[in-house]
Amino acid sequence: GLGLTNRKAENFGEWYSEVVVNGEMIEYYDISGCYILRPWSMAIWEILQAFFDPEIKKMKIKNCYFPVFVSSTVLEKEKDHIEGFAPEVAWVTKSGKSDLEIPIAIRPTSETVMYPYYSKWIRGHRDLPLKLNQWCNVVRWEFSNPTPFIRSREFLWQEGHTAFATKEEADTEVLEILELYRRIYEEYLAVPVIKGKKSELEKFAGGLYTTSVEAFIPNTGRGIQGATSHCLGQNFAKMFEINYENEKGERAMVWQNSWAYSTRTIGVMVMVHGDDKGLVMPPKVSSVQVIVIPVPYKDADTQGILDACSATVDALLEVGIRAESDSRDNYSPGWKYSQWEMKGVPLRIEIGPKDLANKQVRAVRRDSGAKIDIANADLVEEIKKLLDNIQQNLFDVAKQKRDECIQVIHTWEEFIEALNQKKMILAPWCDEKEVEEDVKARTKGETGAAKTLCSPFDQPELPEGTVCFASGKPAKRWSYWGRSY
Ligand SMILES: O=C1CCCN[C@@H]1CCCn1cnc2cc(F)c(Cl)cc2c1=O
Ligand SMILES: [Mg+2]
Repeated sequence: GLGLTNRKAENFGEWYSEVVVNGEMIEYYDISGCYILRPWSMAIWEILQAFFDPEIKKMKIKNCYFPVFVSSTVLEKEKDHIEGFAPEVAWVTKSGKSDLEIPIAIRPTSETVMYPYYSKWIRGHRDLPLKLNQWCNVVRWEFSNPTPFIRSREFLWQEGHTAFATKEEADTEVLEILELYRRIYEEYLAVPVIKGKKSELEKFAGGLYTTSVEAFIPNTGRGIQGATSHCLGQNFAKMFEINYENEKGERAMVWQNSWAYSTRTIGVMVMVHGDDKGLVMPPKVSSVQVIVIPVPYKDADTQGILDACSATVDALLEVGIRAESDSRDNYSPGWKYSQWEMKGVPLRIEIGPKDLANKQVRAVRRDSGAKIDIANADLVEEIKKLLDNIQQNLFDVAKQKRDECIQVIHTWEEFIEALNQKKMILAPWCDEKEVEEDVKARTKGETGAAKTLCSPFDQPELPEGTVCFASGKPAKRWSYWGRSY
């Protein structure tokens, strides 16, 4: 029968796997760590892309497509760049029965694929800024527990790679892109995130600094990096000789950024909003926003009810609301209610004989379960309001839950206590790499070590004399800490 066998609050991991499958987002694949994205989740990816792509086009960023294959000579050009990542690189070693001369890697990210051509294309200052993006898949043969959307061996993302004449231009773009990532989470997925800077230990080692939007999963008490926007400085320009003749005729290296969000966004949304009846879809990203269900009664005017359903759907489609009717005659209304609740459709409309007679419909909210009778004449306006209200309510509830998980601490004892209470910890920190390494070592356990999530741009007051919770040295900034995905 329908319904989940796992409860979100009891066994989160199993609940999550069941919800993404029963909600028809994911089908498990016979290769571990790989998943099939079914239409219900692919539609979310397309809706997010339909927001993000025009926004980067406004920023004069152009889409392109580079090959998925990287020769080992190119990939291993910079030992330090891939050192540490080497175990997760997937290689093509044969074609048919014969071995390849040079092994070919499948891109885990595209710096080494793209930057030799940036070097070729950027000659003079008129070639700058060069701003390219690609929508593609990447492969990382991870071994830690694979999780649909959150950690898979292949995933979809966009990767932006930009080059500028000045650091100022790069710094500005890093934050413009980060704001788009915040909007993806907060305005579309209804998930609150924190903007901040990664620590020296957690940043992209090949870059100058890393900014990110950080989400939090209350049920597991783990932070999760939602998306990332790096300033690479001139490190890759040096590595790949991406330089140009500036306006004074001098040789100068470019300043670069790279930034990405991936299908991980979908998993975060499921984890935050899902409940024990299944998915809960924010209206903005749901491919079906309103499902209309006929509730025939014995010999009552069944055709009249079906006509009212299709008229209701047409009226909603007319104003751009994504509505469908479920007039399958082999399922009962009750069965349909739980199926569409499992898929998380934000609003259900029921039309039975009484509704028909009263020229009204009955709307039921997926987030609160509230039932609302709406006169046909008010249908479009009321449904629009309800969808906006559901979108806002999902965000408000998620933000309130996330804020309840935030714990401000000042001492090591308070830190450990908060960590054991699955909190997102805000602590004064000396910002020294060795101290972060020490905290990781001291908190290592089966549920994973604590690490910095980010240092929020929005810094609380740091009174003179405040000391670091871990080292006792003078605190330099507030940082969020926690276990993470
Ligand atoms: O996060 C982004 C935004 C989009 C472009 N890339 C950067 C950095 C990616 C880091 N990273 C992440 N994972 C990697 C895995 C690998 F196997 C290898 Cl060889 C390299 C990397 C690697 O450099
Ligand atoms: Mg990784």
